[in-house]
Amino acid sequence: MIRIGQGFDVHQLTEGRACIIGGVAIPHEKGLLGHSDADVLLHAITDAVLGALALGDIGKHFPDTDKAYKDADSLKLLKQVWVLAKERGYRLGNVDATIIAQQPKMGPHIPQMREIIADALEAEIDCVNVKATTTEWLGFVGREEGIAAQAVVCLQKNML
Ligand SMILES: Nc1ccn([C@@H]2O[C@H](COP(=O)(O)O)[C@@H](O)[C@H]2O)c(=O)n1
Ligand SMILES: C[C@@]1(CO)OP(=O)(O)OP(=O)(O)OC[C@H]1O
Repeated sequence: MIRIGQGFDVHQLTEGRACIIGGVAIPHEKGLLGHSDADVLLHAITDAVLGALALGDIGKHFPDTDKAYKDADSLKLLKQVWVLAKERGYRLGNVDATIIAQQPKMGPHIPQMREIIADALEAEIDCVNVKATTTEWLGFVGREEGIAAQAVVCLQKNML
């Protein structure tokens, strides 16, 4: 059996915050604003896993009104959601994700992001693809006001 999910997230870029994307702290003059660590890529992947499981979204499981998730490590949130997939008998088929950012350059950090995501989803690294694109200076991404990410996840399980 195969289930597909998709996720999309946006966080504002602001001074005085860390720029954590895909579990990697990226050196940059601005960082991402959020209730949690605002890891826009891991949030999109978390939503894609939840979507494949028909279990709602990240805000339903980890409300931004709950102090427990203030400055939360988004990798821990993804790992908690992955437990829900495993409990239902799923393993990762593959994940494909795109970071939409004018700056900073993601390319040098993508190998480490893939390792972190593959570890969280207990999969081989060749099941995890991360891409990046600018918006050619257009829109809020192009003005460097925010960063977006989208992800598609395929989950698989063997049926008797
Ligand atoms: N934040 C980003 C954006 C893009 N890249 C890499 O640059 C390539 C060209 O981007 P365009 O938006 O001009 O198509 C893209 O394919 C990525 O490899 C990046 O590393 N970081
Ligand atoms: C992760 C949560 C919880 O800390 O907060 P944010 O960092 O604001 O992120 P968002 O993408 O709005 O998702 C849901 C939230 O409930």
